[in-house]
Amino acid sequence: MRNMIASVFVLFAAGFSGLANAVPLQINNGTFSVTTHPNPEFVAHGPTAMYKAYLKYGKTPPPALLRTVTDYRAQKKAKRESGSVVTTPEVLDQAWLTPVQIGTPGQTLNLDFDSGSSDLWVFSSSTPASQSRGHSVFSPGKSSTAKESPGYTWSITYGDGSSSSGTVYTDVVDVGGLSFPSQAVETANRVSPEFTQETNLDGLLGLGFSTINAVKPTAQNTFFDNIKSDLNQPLWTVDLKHQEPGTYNFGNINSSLHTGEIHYAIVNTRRGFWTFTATSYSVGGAIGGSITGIADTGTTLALLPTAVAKAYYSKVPDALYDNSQGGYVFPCAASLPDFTFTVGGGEITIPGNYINYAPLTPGSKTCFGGIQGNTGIGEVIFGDVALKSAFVVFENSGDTARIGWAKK
Ligand SMILES: CSc1ccc(CNCCO)cc1
Repeated sequence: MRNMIASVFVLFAAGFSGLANAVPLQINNGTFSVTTHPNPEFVAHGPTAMYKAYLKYGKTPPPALLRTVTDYRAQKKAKRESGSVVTTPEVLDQAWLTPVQIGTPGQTLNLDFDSGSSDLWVFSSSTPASQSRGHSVFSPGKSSTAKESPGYTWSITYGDGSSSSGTVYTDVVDVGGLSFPSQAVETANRVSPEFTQETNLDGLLGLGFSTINAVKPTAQNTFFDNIKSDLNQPLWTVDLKHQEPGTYNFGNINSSLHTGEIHYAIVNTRRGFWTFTATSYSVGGAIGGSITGIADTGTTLALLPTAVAKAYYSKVPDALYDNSQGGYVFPCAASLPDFTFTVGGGEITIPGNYINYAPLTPGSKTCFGGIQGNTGIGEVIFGDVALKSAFVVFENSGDTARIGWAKK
């Protein structure tokens, strides 16, 4: 036995000195030596050492006060790993707005979370009153943690022609309890009339890829890119609902929000969007080919290839393309077929009634379609009409990005 060479794993229990070593060692003739090193991660903390001694030897449990100071340390170390926030639709599901706290003390603004762009910009104390009337604004002067980014500017024009521009601060941004201390907050010095008229919308929170952030001279990270490394999983999910509130989650998949399996497709991030391919679509049983487009929470309708829109409305009696309205219209009494697309091997169905988007004007008997052709848009866009038909996962692990779609 004595001459036996055995390798023994010797564990020095983590103790006062915080040393924790597990080292294989050789025993020759019953003697051995082992070197040990201080744990570089260890942060000395007397109360914690006392707390551990009570746990190890104490005849009585640790005093409550000692426990709180130790628990506090444990909490401080544990990162906030997921967050959830309710998002509320505007009239006709034109957009969904989500409360976000900015600055210290927190100033709450309702932002349009937009996976089709990558800037967090807000109405601000620098936006002329004629343009910000009716809006909540961010006032950096009232935030003790706001820091101006001198010389940084931004200017954006969106696909619908709306626009805004201004300067840049960094400040604390909190979404559903997830907080990033130095988020680029782009304050508007001007906004176009389309934004002024959306009086419940106080700005946008971009969830596209940071590569297309508009800040000059240096592009800034989106909120998601900033918090991603703190999250349980590098993803966010959206559950928009037809004419009722939904949720955005960051860092976890809440399985109660979907019924079917999540089917994933690879995302091509080259143009800064969540670009994916639906391998086929069907309308009233007729099967069509693949559709490549972007998943865009900031666009209301589904703007599909013109051939697909044409194929869809060929199944709607009395539907026609009305140049004066810029899209397909039909009698509001029409019962519209579902639109089904296959992504990642799973089928998602946009119910026909979601595609009966709205009367041309209140009370009109002619309605405008929730599916339209993308002529002149430049992108194929799976907007809110498509997204609210599913539970959608936007995952970016760093080297690959994926989008997952599930029934709900
Ligand atoms: C005027 S309300 C408005 C809301 C969002 C946007 C950006 N969405 C398009 C790109 O996703 C533009 C205008």
